[in-house]
Amino acid sequence: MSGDILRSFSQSSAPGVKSPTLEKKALHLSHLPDRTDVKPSFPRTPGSVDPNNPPWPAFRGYHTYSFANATMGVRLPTILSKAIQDALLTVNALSSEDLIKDLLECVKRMEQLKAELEGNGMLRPIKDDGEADVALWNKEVAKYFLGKDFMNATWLFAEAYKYRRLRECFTLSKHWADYDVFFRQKCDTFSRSSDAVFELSMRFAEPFQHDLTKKPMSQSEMLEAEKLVFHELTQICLWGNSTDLSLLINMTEEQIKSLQSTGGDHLAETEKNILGNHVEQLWDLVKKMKDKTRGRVDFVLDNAGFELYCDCVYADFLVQLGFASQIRFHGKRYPWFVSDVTKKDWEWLLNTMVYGYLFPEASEIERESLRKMGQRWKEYERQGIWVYEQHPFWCTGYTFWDLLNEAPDLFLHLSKSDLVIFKGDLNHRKLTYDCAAPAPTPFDQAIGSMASAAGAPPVCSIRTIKSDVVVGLGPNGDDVAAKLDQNEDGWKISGKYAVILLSQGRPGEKVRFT
Ligand SMILES: O=P(O)(O)OC[C@H]1O[C@](O)(CO)[C@@H](O)[C@@H]1O
Repeated sequence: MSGDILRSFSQSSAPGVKSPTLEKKALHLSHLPDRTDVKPSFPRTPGSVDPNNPPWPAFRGYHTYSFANATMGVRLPTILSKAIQDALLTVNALSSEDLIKDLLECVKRMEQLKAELEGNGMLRPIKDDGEADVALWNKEVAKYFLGKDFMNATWLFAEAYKYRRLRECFTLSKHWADYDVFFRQKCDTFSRSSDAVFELSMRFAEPFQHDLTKKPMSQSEMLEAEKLVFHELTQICLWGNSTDLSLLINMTEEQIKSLQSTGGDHLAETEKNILGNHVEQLWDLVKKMKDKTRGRVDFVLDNAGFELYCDCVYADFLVQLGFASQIRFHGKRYPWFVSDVTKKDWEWLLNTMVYGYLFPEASEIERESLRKMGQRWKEYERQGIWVYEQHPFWCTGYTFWDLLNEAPDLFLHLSKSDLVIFKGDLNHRKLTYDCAAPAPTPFDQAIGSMASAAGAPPVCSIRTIKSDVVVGLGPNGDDVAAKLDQNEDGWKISGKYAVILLSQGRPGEKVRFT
């Protein structure tokens, strides 16, 4: 458009209306803002949100000094080096030439992936390794991340993509498709958690019952007692999330023990670190479930080993006290973010509790308590009270804002739940689109369609804070975050702080697909 035309536009006015000022202010092209000054306003409108453009500014690896930068540049290559060491350890114990050569090819592919990460290579499509999720991954790469590299793609996508590429290193092999390079580490951390494991099993192996030696309780006293245990177990389930292998790789046994401490005093002490705490609303919801039908609770799991064990103690309580008649546990189809639960981890935990000899130092009473609890959990499984599932969507680069559209069957399935508990940091990142939303942003705004879509179930995020995104801190959230920024370096990645956030969703409404 020429300057003259612009001028004639700016000078036109409604017939009969004289505007003296307009004549003086002729509009020139040079008056238009520079393209680089046109900043998107946040949150983006729903129509302009996509995996490369979250509602608020994305975290990306090239942001120097950020956790995303440290993860992409240092942590992920270190994780890969450890994975390579693990595979080589396996090679050392093999005798068949065919198996050895095949596994060494996997190692070569891992080395190649590590070099790509360190050299900030481009994200390429996933190779056709016969897995059902190839199309979904490649659609996302093609639509949103074409020409992007590990550092300028969104951190969440690039990090998830790395785990799919790691998967590819093995699925392209003849014999090693199901090999889990993290399995040894996962088992090892559980076996080093003996204090906390037995503290819980000694307390909770016996079925819950009110103390019969004391005078009979009224209905409301009983409920009050249940509420106290509920609060305590919700916290145990929460702090179980602070032990995360991807971050704790170099921790000593003592440090792990102190993180896992589950004693009452410790819990009271740590409650003040829950920066957004909807546990009262959660209790109200769970209580209603008991009054109504004894509902269904879903756990979208995070870490194997000790955290999974804590989740199961919590789930056991919900079943025993009649809050839930069914618990569905959702795990990952393949090794994911180092310590996430796979089917093998799930089976390993239950079986090692019943049959294993992991804790040589434990007393017979302690071992028996663990066995007893494990047997009860396996019985739940046999009776279909506990169900383990692994939908492919959980191992994709999509956030849960896209769950409705990219995995409509899963959304429909979850919509039938009375409460979906998302455990851990990564699930929280995926719920909130992993972006720089302001700390006071209400949780149900931050999770988009997982709260606002018709049929969205009640969703609870139980998470220790281990990465940048922090929402749901209430109206003073900015002040809380600013104070912590000032006084406590690294408070967003230490796992010392936490949130328990609940969205009521729109349960009971008919799910609609666009
Ligand atoms: O096991 P969690 O709680 O999902 O934590 C996973 C960790 O890994 C990260 O994804 C970073 O690699 C962070 O989100 C978090 O610190």
